[in-house]
Amino acid sequence: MASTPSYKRVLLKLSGEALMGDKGFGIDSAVVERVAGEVVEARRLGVEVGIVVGGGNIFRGVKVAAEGGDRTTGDYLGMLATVMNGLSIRSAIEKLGVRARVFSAIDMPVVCSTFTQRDARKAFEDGSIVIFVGGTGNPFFTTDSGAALRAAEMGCDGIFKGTQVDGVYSADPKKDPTAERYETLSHQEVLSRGLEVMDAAAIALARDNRIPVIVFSIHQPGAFVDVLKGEGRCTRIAD
Ligand SMILES: Nc1ncnc2c1ncn2[C@@H]1O[C@H](COP(=O)(O)OP(=O)(O)O)[C@@H](O)[C@H]1O
Ligand SMILES: O=c1ccn([C@@H]2O[C@H](COP(=O)(O)OP(=O)(O)O)[C@@H](O)[C@H]2O)c(=O)[nH]1
Repeated sequence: MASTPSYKRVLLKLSGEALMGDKGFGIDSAVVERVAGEVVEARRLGVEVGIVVGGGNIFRGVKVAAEGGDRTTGDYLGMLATVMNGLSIRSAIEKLGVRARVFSAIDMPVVCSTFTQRDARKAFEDGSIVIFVGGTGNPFFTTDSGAALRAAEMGCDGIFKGTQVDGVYSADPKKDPTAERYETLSHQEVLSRGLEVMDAAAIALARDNRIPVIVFSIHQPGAFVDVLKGEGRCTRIAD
């Protein structure tokens, strides 16, 4: 087992819901501070870290649609929610003395930088933690797809999905207590078995760009750095 990370540049996908901690809604600053500390630790180990953050702790477009509202408006609200999360992660990282930049898929220059591949790549090269918000900038997508897209654009060598569960299971472990966890899977197996830990568009994009996806629990303190070192509990999806 390796004790120093072999990854050069990774994309951490942070579930929006994970950021609310036990609060049931919104942002729990204790969770954000802990996660920021782990990202900074990874950076100090020499890994360049980009973050795509979700928005499910504040808003989800599908929920609006299920209640009879307009899906596209709901999705834009969801994308705006990711901006709020990204700004709070930036503050927490900067408090630890590390530079962080926020790039949004939706132009809002007073609040943060507009995403361009060139500027974001430069931010990595300057040693910043790079936070991507606004998902893909399009309704009917998810931040998982945003994570796969940014990972491909930034030349990341891994997507680390920090989620509610500690890996990919044979069925949703929150609904089926008999579900079994996989250590490894191929992208194609995730798709053909209909395993729903990440949406199919995101898995297909990662497969086509040969980017491994590592699924781990963001609730487990220290797990991000452990899985970067190849030591933690996770499922590795790679061909
Ligand atoms: N086969 C599966 N293996 C692991 N988790 C699964 C599976 N199917 C569904 N899930 C669910 O996928 C979710 C992924 O977490 P997260 O990314 O936070 O969800 P979301 O994208 O809905 O916010 C987990 O909460 C888990 O219960
Ligand atoms: O490219 C994107 C990314 C996100 N969203 C919207 O933003 C919400 C929050 O993102 P997501 O559900 O992926 O966040 P997470 O599950 O990680 O908290 C989604 O429900 C969508 O409504 C979107 O429309 N396009």
